[in-house]
Amino acid sequence: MELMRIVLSDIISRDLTQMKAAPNNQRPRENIVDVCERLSSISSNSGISSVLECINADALVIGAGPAGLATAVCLQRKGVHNVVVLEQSDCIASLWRERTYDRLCLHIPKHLSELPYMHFPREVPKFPTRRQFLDYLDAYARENSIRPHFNQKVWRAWHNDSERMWYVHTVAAADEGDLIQLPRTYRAACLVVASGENAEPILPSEGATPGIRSACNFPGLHQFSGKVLHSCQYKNGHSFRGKSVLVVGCGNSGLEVSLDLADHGAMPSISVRSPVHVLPREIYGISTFSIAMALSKFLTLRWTDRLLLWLSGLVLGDLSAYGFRRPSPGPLELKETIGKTPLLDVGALTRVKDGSIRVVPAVHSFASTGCFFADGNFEDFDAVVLATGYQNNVPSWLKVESTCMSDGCRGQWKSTNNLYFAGFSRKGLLGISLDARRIAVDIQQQQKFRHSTKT
Ligand SMILES: Cc1cc2nc3c(=O)[nH]c(=O)nc-3n(C[C@H](O)[C@H](O)[C@H](O)COP(=O)(O)OP(=O)(O)OC[C@H]3O[C@@H](n4cnc5c(N)ncnc54)[C@H](O)[C@@H]3O)c2cc1C
Ligand SMILES: NC(=O)C1=CN([C@@H]2O[C@H](COP(=O)(O)OP(=O)(O)OC[C@H]3O[C@@H](n4cnc5c(N)ncnc54)[C@H](OP(=O)(O)O)[C@@H]3O)[C@@H](O)[C@H]2O)C=CC1
Ligand SMILES: O=C(O)C(=O)Cc1c[nH]c2ccccc12
Repeated sequence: MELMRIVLSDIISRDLTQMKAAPNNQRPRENIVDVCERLSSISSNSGISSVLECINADALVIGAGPAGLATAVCLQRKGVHNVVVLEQSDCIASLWRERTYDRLCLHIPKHLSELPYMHFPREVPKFPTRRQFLDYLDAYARENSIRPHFNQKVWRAWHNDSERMWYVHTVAAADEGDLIQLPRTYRAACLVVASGENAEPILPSEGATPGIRSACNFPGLHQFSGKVLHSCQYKNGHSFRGKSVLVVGCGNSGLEVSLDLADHGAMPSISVRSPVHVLPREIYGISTFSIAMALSKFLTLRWTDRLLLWLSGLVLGDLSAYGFRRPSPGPLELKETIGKTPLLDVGALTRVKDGSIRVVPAVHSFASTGCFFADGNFEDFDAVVLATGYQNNVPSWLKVESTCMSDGCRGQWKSTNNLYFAGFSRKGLLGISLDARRIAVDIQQQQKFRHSTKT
């Protein structure tokens, strides 16, 4: 084994030397994954789980967003201490810190958005801002001494049935200056997937990639001469003042980005492809989400939806005249079945009604100066914001037979071989807290059982 280790570390160091020699902007990052692939194929053929140092833990948590942090804290409270949180970026909550726009606020009230064992500060408003939520998450990690292993992108996780252990390979997601971190291998009896329902932006592809829900084709987008960005790259409307901007996608991102553009003096048009439920964020001063949760405690989903839509109609009126057709399934039913969140309006509808946000049909294709719509009309635009949503990245690295991840997970929190999912219940932050608590209880029981069978 020692010889193997020397040989393979020589392969790595040669590859890494070549990579180091390459100018930074041409440093082939994918080399490191190729090296890992070679390592893992050699190691698995030779029966050696890893020729690099293998870091052992009782539980591995993939992702240091709210779900990963909440799960790590709950495990700690249940006496499971050797927990390693792996995070691809260099910070906690990278989705909220790096891939959301300035004006974003939680649209679920704070008492239903809190993580286990920690309240928001009293002075924080009902709907915390993005900054306040990040401050809360930073305090949550700090006060619970959760220290993730940063810059560790999980590229492969699999279960060794004979050892009844999970193995996880990571690569450094970014270099630290000139220092290229070696790939790592981690091993634990329990694996918690907390990499997020919204891990990757859905981007248009020239050809549909099988198994990946893309925004389907946008023929001609590469010809469009204006700026194109995804909503995860949008910060605010400063640079779009006076510009005609097409926002593709009528989800909560698309609607609020359009509002932000209008507030910054741009001329936004939002492309609505499918029927969509638009609800007010509050109904007579009570959060719509709170009303939904309260009603669903004693009504069926269908009746809860019917009441929600009736109350929303009282507040918003009929929106079909503005291009918003309602789908036949209700809002909560759609969220539960296909993960489609209803729109919780935070002011955009007023701008639609006064004409400063235009509603346009689905996109057909692009030309150099603008876009053809499904109704055959063409319009010029200065820029395009793709508010086309997100998808989870679990199928790309979790090597299991489970079908649950094929369509973004069906909301289960526990699978086989001590595999758990935190944050895939389609209930947002409220669901995350529920997942974290029950995962911690289950892992604690697993650990007690393993210790009892050893003695
Ligand atoms: C714009 C926007 C607004 C939202 N607003 C709300 C809201 O108001 N209320 C609500 O309840 N929900 C909201 N959500 C849903 C959102 O998913 C949750 O708020 C929350 O971020 C989920 O936490 P999470 O930890 O499950 O996932 P994330 O916050 O996405 O965190 C996952 C973490 O895993 C890391 N990761 C991913 N893949 C890997 C890998 N292979 N290796 C290592 N690390 C990895 C990521 O870098 C990230 O840090 C919003 C989502 C978006 C996009
Ligand atoms: N707290 C807050 O205020 C906010 C919360 N969020 C949350 O973040 C998550 C992600 O939201 P969001 O980013 O809006 O993503 P969503 O998945 O909710 O919406 C994506 C939208 O893009 C549309 N779309 C995709 N491809 C095309 C296309 N080719 N042409 C036209 N439309 C297209 C979809 O339409 P179709 O239905 O036809 O597929 C859908 O309406 C959600 O859970 C949301 O609730 C987001 C923003 C703000
Ligand atoms: O905004 C999100 O992404 C959420 O997941 C919050 C959420 C979960 N379930 C809902 C039902 C109605 C409105 C918002 C949500």
